[in-house]
Amino acid sequence: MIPSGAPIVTAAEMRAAEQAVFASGVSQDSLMERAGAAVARETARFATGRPILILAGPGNNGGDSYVAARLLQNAGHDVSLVATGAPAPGAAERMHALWHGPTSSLYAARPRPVLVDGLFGTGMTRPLERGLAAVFADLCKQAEFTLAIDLPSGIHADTGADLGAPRGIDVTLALGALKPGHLLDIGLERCGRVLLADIDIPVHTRWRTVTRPRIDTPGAHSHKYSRGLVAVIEGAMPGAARLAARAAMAGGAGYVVLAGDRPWGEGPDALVRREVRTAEDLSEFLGWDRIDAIVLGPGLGRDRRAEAYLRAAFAAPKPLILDGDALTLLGTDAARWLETRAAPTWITPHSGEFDRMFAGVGSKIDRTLAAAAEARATIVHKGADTVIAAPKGEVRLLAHGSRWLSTAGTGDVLAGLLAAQVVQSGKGVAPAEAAVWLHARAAQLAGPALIADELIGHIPGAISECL
Ligand SMILES: NC(=O)C1=CN([C@@H]2O[C@H](COP(=O)(O)OP(=O)(O)OC[C@H]3O[C@@H](n4cnc5c(N)ncnc54)[C@H](O)[C@@H]3O)[C@@H](O)[C@H]2O)[C@@H](O)CC1
Ligand SMILES: Nc1ncnc2c1ncn2[C@@H]1O[C@H](COP(=O)(O)OP(=O)(O)O)[C@@H](O)[C@H]1O
Ligand SMILES: [K+]
Repeated sequence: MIPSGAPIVTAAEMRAAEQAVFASGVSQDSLMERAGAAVARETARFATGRPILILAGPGNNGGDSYVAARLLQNAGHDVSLVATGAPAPGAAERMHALWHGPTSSLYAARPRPVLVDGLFGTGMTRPLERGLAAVFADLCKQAEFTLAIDLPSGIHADTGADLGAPRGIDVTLALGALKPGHLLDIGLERCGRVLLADIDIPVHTRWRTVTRPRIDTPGAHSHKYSRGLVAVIEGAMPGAARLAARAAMAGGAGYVVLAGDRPWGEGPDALVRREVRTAEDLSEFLGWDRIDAIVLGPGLGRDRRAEAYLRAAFAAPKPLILDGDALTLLGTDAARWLETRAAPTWITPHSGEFDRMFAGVGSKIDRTLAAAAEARATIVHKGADTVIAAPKGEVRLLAHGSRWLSTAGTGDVLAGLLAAQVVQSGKGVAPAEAAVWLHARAAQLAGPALIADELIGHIPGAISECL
């Protein structure tokens, strides 16, 4: 289970943090002993006496393997080791010299019930050689339990990109801190369970996993307006706006208004309707000073009226949450438009919408951060590997999403939930982090085969865990 609020560092930041530890007087060997001891401890816990095969690569990830192999053997485990090349000069070479157990080459390796992957960690920069990847994948397949040291070999530490990583890793033991590769892209599905080993390397970063928010029970003097008024704008597909409006209510907003021109169907009766037929109507409505946040985009459509609604919402000096069609309408002009807003803006694109708005290179974190800075907006870049980024460099990564969220309308729910957090907890990353946490937790509570309507019903349950 990935700890919430855990720091996330790039490979370069991790190396810098290690250098600072060395500069403080800790030797490279003793840091490697710490890392190897953590690997040995976790491996022993899961091996429960079964024979262990350890793969050691040429770098420091291999160095950790040699330490773990020695400690496990000393503790009475049946350990054999595969070395894929001569260890690099330095600590890895010295740890290799201390290993006196059975060693074979990769191509002569026999599968064993427990496999430890110490081929490559944060030094992984290019795809695994094909022959090596095939043997590694086969050893994983035949093992009953596989643990990866720091990262699965074949996952890029900074991007989570697939460089030939096998399927079937059960546990990845992140050393010192999480890396983006544990949470992004293919890395998210290939790491198995991620455990974090504290090996006493201080890291300083503004990147963390999403944390459970603390939510206050309304005070004695609270009233519907003090708890925040959310205005949701309806468009061509009214169901989407209704989902957002209902999610804003369930998310704790004091008052939710659905503005549009559709006939009113079934409840909820607590949802207030406001008739809006034209952009002029909308501008007049958005001038109401009780409004604390506006949601525009779910089911908006992309016709001329939708464009006019977008302009009206942009002109309103209120916190604005833009989703769905509003983002598609912004298109490649998104940054230019967004950076003109004086009031805070949050946008919640999925990857398709994001790619239509922003160019950019690098990992999902790099691209989302660059877009946030350019657009001067907080971005919730959705997906299994949801990334939240703010203009000043704050980043949050979701570590407990539910795959069952991949169904229509759950993004509309997130937009409404975000508006409810905006009116209650203010600026920047905090409301986005709270909304993403609650959304993911509600999905877990809703369980398999959830539909967006039912997800809303579990938001209060998720909130009750935050009081
Ligand atoms: N410096 C230390 O004492 C510590 C290091 N640690 C371990 O050290 C790891 C990082 O070690 P390194 O920087 O030596 O890097 P790795 O051991 O991850 O990789 C070794 C070298 O392999 C080469 N390489 C990359 N991709 C390759 C490929 N596809 N095929 C063949 N060779 C390839 C690279 O030149 C790289 O430097 C961490 O992941 C962690 O396991 C941690 O235990 C903390 C302590
Ligand atoms: N495979 C997945 N695993 C976890 N969460 C997912 C996955 N696919 C989508 N989600 C989440 O589900 C929601 C879908 O939003 P979106 O794509 O906007 O759908 P819609 O527009 O139909 O509401 C987002 O919160 C997203 O992060
Ligand atoms: K590894």
